[in-house]
Amino acid sequence: MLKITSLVKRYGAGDPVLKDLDLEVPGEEVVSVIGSSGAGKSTLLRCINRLVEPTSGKIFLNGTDFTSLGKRELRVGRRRIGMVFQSFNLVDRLTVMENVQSGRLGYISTWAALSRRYPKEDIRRAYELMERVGIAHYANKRADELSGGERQRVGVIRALMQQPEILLADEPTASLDPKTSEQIMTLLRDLARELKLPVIINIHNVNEAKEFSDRIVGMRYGRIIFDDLPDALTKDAMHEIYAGVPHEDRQMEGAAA
Ligand SMILES: Nc1ncnc2c1ncn2[C@@H]1O[C@H](COP(=O)(O)OP(=O)(O)OP(=O)(O)O)[C@@H](O)[C@H]1O
Repeated sequence: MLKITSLVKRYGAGDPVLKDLDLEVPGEEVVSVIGSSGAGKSTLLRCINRLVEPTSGKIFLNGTDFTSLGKRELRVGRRRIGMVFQSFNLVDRLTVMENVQSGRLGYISTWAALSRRYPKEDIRRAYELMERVGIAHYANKRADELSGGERQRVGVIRALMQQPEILLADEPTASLDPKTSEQIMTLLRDLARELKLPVIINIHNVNEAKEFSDRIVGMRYGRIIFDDLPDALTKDAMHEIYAGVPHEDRQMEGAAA
Protein backbone atom coordinates (compact mmCIF):
# COMPACT_ATOMS: atom_id res chain seq x y z
CA MET A 1 0.00 0.00 0.00
CA LEU A 2 1.24 3.44 -0.94
CA LYS A 3 0.02 6.32 1.18
CA ILE A 4 0.77 9.94 0.38
CA THR A 5 -0.34 12.70 2.75
CA SER A 6 -0.23 16.48 2.36
CA LEU A 7 2.45 16.31 -0.35
CA VAL A 8 3.80 19.66 -1.47
CA LYS A 9 6.52 20.25 -4.07
CA ARG A 10 7.91 23.65 -4.89
CA TYR A 11 10.77 24.05 -7.35
CA GLY A 12 12.97 26.92 -6.19
CA ALA A 13 11.05 29.97 -5.08
CA GLY A 14 8.11 29.44 -7.46
CA ASP A 15 4.54 28.46 -6.66
CA PRO A 16 4.09 24.86 -5.54
CA VAL A 17 3.53 22.46 -8.44
CA LEU A 18 2.06 19.87 -6.05
CA LYS A 19 -0.39 21.39 -3.61
CA ASP A 20 -1.23 19.37 -0.55
CA LEU A 21 -1.83 16.04 -2.29
CA ASP A 22 -3.31 12.99 -0.61
CA LEU A 23 -3.36 9.63 -2.38
CA GLU A 24 -3.68 6.00 -1.34
CA VAL A 25 -3.00 3.09 -3.66
CA PRO A 26 -3.65 -0.40 -2.32
CA GLY A 27 -2.10 -3.61 -3.68
CA GLU A 28 -2.61 -4.83 -7.27
CA GLU A 29 -4.51 -1.73 -8.30
CA VAL A 30 -3.64 -0.02 -11.58
CA VAL A 31 -4.01 3.73 -11.20
CA SER A 32 -3.59 6.03 -14.18
CA VAL A 33 -2.74 9.65 -13.52
CA ILE A 34 -4.00 11.99 -16.22
CA GLY A 35 -3.95 15.74 -16.63
CA SER A 36 -2.69 18.39 -18.98
CA SER A 37 0.94 19.20 -19.51
CA GLY A 38 2.43 20.80 -16.42
CA ALA A 39 -0.29 19.51 -14.09
CA GLY A 40 2.38 17.82 -11.96
CA LYS A 41 2.03 14.15 -12.93
CA SER A 42 5.75 13.44 -13.42
CA THR A 43 6.64 15.42 -10.34
CA LEU A 44 4.21 13.33 -8.31
CA LEU A 45 5.71 10.07 -9.59
CA ARG A 46 9.26 11.29 -9.04
CA CYS A 47 8.52 12.43 -5.50
CA ILE A 48 7.49 8.87 -4.61
CA ASN A 49 11.02 7.53 -5.08
CA ARG A 50 12.55 10.91 -4.28
CA LEU A 51 14.14 11.44 -7.67
CA VAL A 52 12.51 14.78 -6.90
CA GLU A 53 12.68 15.86 -3.24
CA PRO A 54 9.26 16.67 -1.77
CA THR A 55 9.08 20.06 -0.09
CA SER A 56 6.78 18.72 2.62
CA GLY A 57 4.34 15.92 3.28
CA LYS A 58 4.72 12.19 3.86
CA ILE A 59 5.06 9.19 1.57
CA PHE A 60 4.62 5.75 3.10
CA LEU A 61 5.25 2.49 1.24
CA ASN A 62 4.00 -0.48 3.21
CA GLY A 63 4.61 1.39 6.44
CA THR A 64 8.05 2.86 5.61
CA ASP A 65 8.16 6.64 5.62
CA PHE A 66 10.19 7.33 2.48
CA THR A 67 10.37 11.05 3.18
CA SER A 68 12.41 10.46 6.33
CA LEU A 69 15.00 8.09 4.82
CA GLY A 70 18.64 9.18 4.91
CA LYS A 71 20.86 8.86 1.83
CA ARG A 72 21.96 5.27 2.44
CA GLU A 73 18.54 4.06 3.55
CA LEU A 74 17.04 5.71 0.49
CA ARG A 75 19.41 3.82 -1.81
CA VAL A 76 18.18 0.56 -0.30
CA GLY A 77 14.58 1.79 -0.16
CA ARG A 78 14.54 2.64 -3.86
CA ARG A 79 14.94 -1.04 -4.72
CA ARG A 80 11.42 -1.45 -3.43
CA ILE A 81 10.10 0.89 -6.13
CA GLY A 82 10.26 -0.25 -9.76
CA MET A 83 10.35 2.43 -12.43
CA VAL A 84 9.43 2.18 -16.12
CA PHE A 85 10.33 5.06 -18.44
CA GLN A 86 8.98 6.49 -21.68
CA SER A 87 12.39 6.21 -23.35
CA PHE A 88 13.03 2.74 -21.84
CA ASN A 89 16.42 3.83 -20.38
CA LEU A 90 18.22 0.68 -21.54
CA VAL A 91 21.95 0.45 -22.15
CA ASP A 92 21.98 -0.07 -25.92
CA ARG A 93 25.28 -1.87 -26.24
CA LEU A 94 24.40 -4.41 -23.53
CA THR A 95 22.36 -7.55 -24.13
CA VAL A 96 18.79 -8.00 -23.02
CA MET A 97 19.96 -10.29 -20.20
CA GLU A 98 22.55 -7.76 -19.03
CA ASN A 99 19.96 -4.99 -19.05
CA VAL A 100 17.48 -7.16 -17.18
CA GLN A 101 20.11 -8.11 -14.59
CA SER A 102 20.89 -4.46 -13.97
CA GLY A 103 17.63 -4.48 -11.99
CA ARG A 104 19.55 -6.61 -9.46
CA LEU A 105 22.48 -4.19 -9.17
CA GLY A 106 21.56 -3.10 -5.69
CA TYR A 107 21.45 -6.70 -4.52
CA ILE A 108 24.63 -8.33 -5.85
CA SER A 109 28.28 -7.38 -5.46
CA THR A 110 29.88 -4.97 -7.91
CA TRP A 111 32.36 -7.70 -8.82
CA ALA A 112 29.58 -10.14 -9.68
CA ALA A 113 27.85 -7.48 -11.77
CA LEU A 114 31.02 -6.37 -13.62
CA SER A 115 32.08 -9.92 -14.39
CA ARG A 116 28.51 -10.81 -15.29
CA ARG A 117 28.51 -13.67 -12.79
CA TYR A 118 24.85 -13.43 -11.96
CA PRO A 119 23.46 -15.66 -9.21
CA LYS A 120 21.69 -18.75 -10.58
CA GLU A 121 18.44 -17.72 -8.97
CA ASP A 122 18.59 -14.33 -10.73
CA ILE A 123 19.14 -15.99 -14.09
CA ARG A 124 16.26 -18.37 -13.46
CA ARG A 125 13.95 -15.53 -12.49
CA ALA A 126 15.06 -13.42 -15.47
CA TYR A 127 14.22 -16.25 -17.88
CA GLU A 128 10.90 -16.87 -16.16
CA LEU A 129 9.93 -13.20 -16.49
CA MET A 130 11.30 -12.85 -20.03
CA GLU A 131 9.32 -15.91 -21.06
CA ARG A 132 6.24 -14.43 -19.44
CA VAL A 133 6.49 -11.37 -21.70
CA GLY A 134 7.77 -13.20 -24.79
CA ILE A 135 11.36 -11.93 -25.03
CA ALA A 136 13.34 -14.92 -23.68
CA HIS A 137 14.62 -15.76 -27.17
CA TYR A 138 16.24 -12.31 -27.29
CA ALA A 139 18.25 -12.82 -24.07
CA ASN A 140 21.60 -12.51 -25.86
CA LYS A 141 20.62 -9.85 -28.36
CA ARG A 142 21.84 -6.30 -27.96
CA ALA A 143 19.16 -3.98 -26.64
CA ASP A 144 19.47 -1.66 -29.64
CA GLU A 145 18.45 -4.49 -31.98
CA LEU A 146 14.98 -4.65 -30.47
CA SER A 147 11.76 -2.88 -31.45
CA GLY A 148 10.23 -0.25 -29.16
CA GLY A 149 7.69 -2.69 -27.72
CA GLU A 150 10.37 -5.28 -27.07
CA ARG A 151 12.58 -2.66 -25.45
CA GLN A 152 9.76 -1.60 -23.15
CA ARG A 153 9.23 -5.24 -22.16
CA VAL A 154 12.91 -5.33 -21.17
CA GLY A 155 12.33 -2.14 -19.16
CA VAL A 156 9.39 -3.72 -17.35
CA ILE A 157 11.27 -6.93 -16.60
CA ARG A 158 14.30 -5.00 -15.36
CA ALA A 159 12.00 -3.18 -12.92
CA LEU A 160 10.43 -6.47 -11.81
CA MET A 161 13.85 -8.02 -11.17
CA GLN A 162 14.10 -5.60 -8.24
CA GLN A 163 11.14 -7.47 -6.71
CA PRO A 164 9.51 -4.11 -6.15
CA GLU A 165 6.54 -3.42 -3.92
CA ILE A 166 5.16 -0.90 -6.38
CA LEU A 167 5.69 -0.08 -10.06
CA LEU A 168 5.77 3.52 -11.30
CA ALA A 169 5.45 4.00 -15.04
CA ASP A 170 6.18 7.45 -16.47
CA GLU A 171 4.43 7.66 -19.85
CA PRO A 172 5.41 4.04 -20.66
CA THR A 173 3.61 3.96 -24.00
CA ALA A 174 4.26 7.48 -25.30
CA SER A 175 7.02 6.31 -27.69
CA LEU A 176 5.06 3.35 -29.04
CA ASP A 177 2.57 2.81 -31.87
CA PRO A 178 -1.07 2.30 -30.81
CA LYS A 179 -1.09 -1.50 -31.05
CA THR A 180 2.20 -1.97 -29.19
CA SER A 181 1.03 0.59 -26.70
CA GLU A 182 -2.07 -1.48 -25.92
CA GLN A 183 0.08 -4.60 -25.54
CA ILE A 184 2.28 -2.87 -22.97
CA MET A 185 -0.75 -1.56 -21.06
CA THR A 186 -2.27 -5.06 -21.08
CA LEU A 187 1.00 -6.41 -19.77
CA LEU A 188 1.16 -3.87 -16.95
CA ARG A 189 -2.42 -4.59 -15.96
CA ASP A 190 -1.93 -8.38 -16.03
CA LEU A 191 1.36 -8.23 -14.13
CA ALA A 192 -0.26 -6.07 -11.45
CA ARG A 193 -2.78 -8.86 -10.90
CA GLU A 194 -0.33 -11.75 -11.13
CA LEU A 195 2.28 -10.20 -8.84
CA LYS A 196 -0.21 -8.38 -6.60
CA LEU A 197 1.64 -5.18 -7.35
CA PRO A 198 0.21 -1.67 -7.28
CA VAL A 199 1.01 0.17 -10.52
CA ILE A 200 0.83 3.94 -11.03
CA ILE A 201 0.94 5.10 -14.63
CA ASN A 202 1.44 8.68 -15.75
CA ILE A 203 -0.30 8.73 -19.12
CA HIS A 204 -1.61 11.15 -21.73
CA ASN A 205 -3.75 8.70 -23.67
CA VAL A 206 -7.10 8.91 -21.91
CA ASN A 207 -8.65 6.02 -23.85
CA GLU A 208 -5.88 3.70 -22.76
CA ALA A 209 -6.12 4.99 -19.21
CA LYS A 210 -9.85 4.20 -19.18
CA GLU A 211 -9.47 0.78 -20.74
CA PHE A 212 -6.57 -0.57 -18.70
CA SER A 213 -6.87 1.02 -15.26
CA ASP A 214 -8.87 0.20 -12.17
CA ARG A 215 -8.91 3.82 -11.19
CA ILE A 216 -8.21 7.21 -12.70
CA VAL A 217 -6.66 10.13 -10.89
CA GLY A 218 -7.08 13.47 -12.66
CA MET A 219 -4.68 16.30 -11.83
CA ARG A 220 -4.99 19.95 -12.54
CA TYR A 221 -2.49 22.62 -11.51
CA GLY A 222 -0.92 20.45 -8.82
CA ARG A 223 -4.12 19.17 -7.27
CA ILE A 224 -6.05 15.93 -7.56
CA ILE A 225 -9.48 17.00 -8.75
CA PHE A 226 -10.76 13.60 -9.90
CA ASP A 227 -10.25 10.20 -8.27
CA ASP A 228 -12.71 7.53 -9.33
CA LEU A 229 -13.47 4.49 -11.47
CA PRO A 230 -12.77 4.82 -15.22
CA ASP A 231 -16.49 4.79 -16.01
CA ALA A 232 -16.98 7.89 -13.88
CA LEU A 233 -14.68 9.87 -16.17
CA THR A 234 -17.48 11.65 -18.00
CA LYS A 235 -17.16 14.46 -20.52
CA ASP A 236 -17.82 16.95 -17.73
CA ALA A 237 -15.08 15.46 -15.58
CA MET A 238 -12.71 15.55 -18.57
CA HIS A 239 -13.63 19.15 -19.18
CA GLU A 240 -12.73 20.06 -15.63
CA ILE A 241 -9.40 18.21 -15.75
CA TYR A 242 -8.35 19.61 -19.13
CA ALA A 243 -10.06 23.02 -19.03
CA GLY A 244 -8.08 25.71 -20.75
CA VAL A 245 -5.75 23.33 -22.56
CA PRO A 246 -5.24 23.90 -26.31
CA HIS A 247 -5.91 20.24 -27.19
CA GLU A 248 -8.99 20.02 -25.03
CA ASP A 249 -11.35 19.16 -27.89
CA ARG A 250 -9.18 16.37 -29.18
CA GLN A 251 -8.85 14.89 -25.69
CA MET A 252 -12.62 15.05 -25.14
CA GLU A 253 -13.37 13.38 -28.44
CA GLY A 254 -10.91 10.64 -27.53
CA ALA A 255 -12.66 9.95 -24.25
CA ALA A 256 -16.09 9.89 -25.83
CA ALA A 257 -15.05 7.45 -28.58
N1 LIG B 1 13.24 20.57 -12.43
C1 LIG B 1 12.31 21.51 -12.48
N2 LIG B 1 12.57 22.78 -12.13
C2 LIG B 1 11.63 23.74 -12.15
N3 LIG B 1 10.35 23.51 -12.51
C3 LIG B 1 10.01 22.27 -12.87
C4 LIG B 1 10.96 21.20 -12.88
N4 LIG B 1 10.33 20.06 -13.28
C5 LIG B 1 9.05 20.42 -13.53
N5 LIG B 1 8.85 21.72 -13.29
C6 LIG B 1 7.58 22.46 -13.42
O1 LIG B 1 6.62 21.81 -12.61
C7 LIG B 1 5.35 21.79 -13.23
C8 LIG B 1 4.84 20.35 -13.31
O2 LIG B 1 5.68 19.64 -14.21
P1 LIG B 1 5.50 18.08 -14.45
O3 LIG B 1 6.57 17.67 -15.41
O4 LIG B 1 5.41 17.39 -13.16
O5 LIG B 1 4.07 18.05 -15.16
P2 LIG B 1 3.40 16.91 -16.01
O6 LIG B 1 1.96 16.91 -15.64
O7 LIG B 1 4.13 15.62 -15.83
O8 LIG B 1 3.60 17.44 -17.49
P3 LIG B 1 3.81 16.61 -18.86
O9 LIG B 1 2.55 15.88 -19.09
O10 LIG B 1 4.06 17.68 -19.88
O11 LIG B 1 5.00 15.72 -18.65
C9 LIG B 1 5.54 22.45 -14.59
O12 LIG B 1 5.13 23.80 -14.48
C10 LIG B 1 7.03 22.39 -14.83
O13 LIG B 1 7.48 23.46 -15.60
